[in-house]
Amino acid sequence: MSEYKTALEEEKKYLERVTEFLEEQIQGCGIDIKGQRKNLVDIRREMYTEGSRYTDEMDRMAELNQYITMEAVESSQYKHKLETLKKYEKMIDKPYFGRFDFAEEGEEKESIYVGYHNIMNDDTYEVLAYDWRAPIASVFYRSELGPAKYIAPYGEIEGEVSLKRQYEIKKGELEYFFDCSLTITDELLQQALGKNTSSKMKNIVETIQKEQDQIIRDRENDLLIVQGVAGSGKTSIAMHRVAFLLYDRLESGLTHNQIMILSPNHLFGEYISNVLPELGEEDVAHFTVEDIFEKYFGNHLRIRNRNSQMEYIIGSKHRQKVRETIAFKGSKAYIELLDRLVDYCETHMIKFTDIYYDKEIVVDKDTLKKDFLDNAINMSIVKRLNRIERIILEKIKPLEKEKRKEVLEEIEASGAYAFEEERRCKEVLNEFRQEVFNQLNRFIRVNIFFVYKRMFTDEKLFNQLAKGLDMPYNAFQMMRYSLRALRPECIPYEDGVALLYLKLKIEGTNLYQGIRQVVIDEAQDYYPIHYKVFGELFKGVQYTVLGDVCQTIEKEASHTIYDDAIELLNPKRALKLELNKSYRSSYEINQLAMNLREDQKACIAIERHEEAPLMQKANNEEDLNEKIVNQVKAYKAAGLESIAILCKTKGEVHEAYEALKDQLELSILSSDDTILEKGILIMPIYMAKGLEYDGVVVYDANAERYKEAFDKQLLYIATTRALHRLSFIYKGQISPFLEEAIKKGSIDKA
Ligand SMILES: Nc1ncnc2c1ncn2[C@@H]1O[C@H](COP(=O)(O)OP(=O)(O)OP(=O)(O)O)[C@@H](O)[C@H]1O
Repeated sequence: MSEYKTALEEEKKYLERVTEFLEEQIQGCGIDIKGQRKNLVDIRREMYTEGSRYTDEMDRMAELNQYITMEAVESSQYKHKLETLKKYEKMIDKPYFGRFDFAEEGEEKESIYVGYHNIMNDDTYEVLAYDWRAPIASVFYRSELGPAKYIAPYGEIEGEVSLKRQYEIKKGELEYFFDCSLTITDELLQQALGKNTSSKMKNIVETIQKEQDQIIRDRENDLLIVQGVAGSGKTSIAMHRVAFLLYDRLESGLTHNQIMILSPNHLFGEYISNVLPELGEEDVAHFTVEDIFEKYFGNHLRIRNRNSQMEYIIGSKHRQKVRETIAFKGSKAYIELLDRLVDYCETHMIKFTDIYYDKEIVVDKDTLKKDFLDNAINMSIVKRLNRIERIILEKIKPLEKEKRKEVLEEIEASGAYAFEEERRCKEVLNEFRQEVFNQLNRFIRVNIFFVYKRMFTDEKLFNQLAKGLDMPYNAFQMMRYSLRALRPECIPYEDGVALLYLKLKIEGTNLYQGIRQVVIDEAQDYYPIHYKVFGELFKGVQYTVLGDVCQTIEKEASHTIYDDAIELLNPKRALKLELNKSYRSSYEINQLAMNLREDQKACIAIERHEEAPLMQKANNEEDLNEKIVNQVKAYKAAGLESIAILCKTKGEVHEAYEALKDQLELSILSSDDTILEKGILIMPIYMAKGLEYDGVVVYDANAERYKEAFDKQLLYIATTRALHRLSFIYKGQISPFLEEAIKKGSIDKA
């Protein structure tokens, strides 16, 4: 028998053993669950009957308390068993996917199998497979044959790897395995990457690459920044990192509701929502900046979402001006301006008045102001005002008491009926109290919108606040120009972020105080002011920030945003890593994409060859639509399942949809609430950011439409959405950026 066959037999036997064990466990779990469910029902029934036996409330409470504790313990065990059962049932098809043989220094060699979850015999403590997140499993992802080490909870373990093996197991059957000397071999990776994509992001546990694993398992840094080219796995890494952090919950105490993912939009949030459940973890909350705004402002102010900002930039005739204004309102100078506005609001905008209780002075305005400004413990403005309100209400209590006597005497003297005295007295006292509230309300409530708007309308104040700050020479004109759009019912996105910052500074917050881990994806889309807002919202948290500076639409590609994040979030330890290998697209698509990138960073493309991107000239509008239909049909015939037709603007999407809808089964994606589905989609490029499709057709990529520097960024984003096929169909001249990119040379291969 060949060496491979002998090993295959052994592996099959091992798989049989593990499968048998899992089957036993599943059976056992099923029996336990039945028993636990019965126990729970019994406890609840007894709780009801026993509870109703007692007439004394205290006795009943004591009895019920016992049952409540029992019920909580039993429910948590029941839930745990159900989860275990679910995990085992999932694993029976594929209990593990990899193995390495590891000899710890001075110890015997051991075969370590790596799978989605731990499989351990609780009686013998034998681990049949390790969870991919276990410390020892890091060797599988990071080490080649030879000396290796990993960090265990009790310190660093050194040893030697003598074998690395990967398995193809389907429905519990071992189809084949292969040994590799390096980290995860190309063979499995190529297989994974060659498949069609799905409407929801999938996990990459079996093929995590060494440099990705380093990010996933990082524990050292409070701020971990990852700059990675499109398709380098940033979002995948972010999700696997969350799963990794949750794995260690006994040690770290971290739970899924202490993690927050900041997504660029809801569509993206939905796209990634399957990964954690697939990895056996509860999904964690996804928020957009717009969601946070709504949490703080409710229905009082409404923010326009980022997609409308994108649309505004792309569609505006004064695009440069709009971009400059947005950049200014997100800048560090603007933050400083807002900080100064807060100071100004504190010292000048709160108009204290003397407070009277029925003509008798309770406290004069100077004393109020002095108390307010005496802020030894750094309380927010609103908290201090609330404190003043409480103090005043305390102060009027003795006055109210006196007044009550006086009023009662007057009512008695007026000869009112005895039963009416109390009611009338209350009415009179309420009037006096209301009068105090009226006086307080003149200065105690801060209208954030009004405070913010002052900067747009009061040039003198603006200049005073702006003194010495590094800002555009025409900053106030920018403010003036954008004043028209500043309406409470639809506030431009950039002003919304500024208002949020102002609110947090003026009111303070502890809404997110339970959060301990924050993941920020598509980090390039944020401005310094966003990071400042995050700093106000989350205290003492760890951040994972992932982005690609070349995928910004509204600003120039620049790495400074990462330095700003470090400066503004001010972590104890920060690390910035770069990922230059792209996994999503075929080599040919990647080549074009890299030639479109603004930064000339060396990028490595996975060598997965497919057809080169197609540039197709159309003679007129009709021909353009016909060529697009043919192209999409050809993609379908070639087996591609998800196809996107990408346009520049929403308006273009609607036009193209109308022209194509009778010939193709098209779904239009033009708002953030749309549900993701497979099939043929048509949408603006900016909405496809972060997502991926088997085939992409860029609608009318001509020189007229894609001619400015930022159009090049749009083309880069469009190009990098495609896994297998890409085509640009255009009327007239092709975009000069595409022409130039085709002419450029090839790129490095992985
Ligand atoms: N190690 C890997 N094994 C298998 N597939 C991978 C791996 N890393 C990334 N991929 C695949 O590459 C594609 C891109 O991944 P992902 O969306 O995480 O990249 P990204 O860097 O966030 O991209 P973008 O910047 O465009 O949003 C996905 O289909 C993902 O499954």
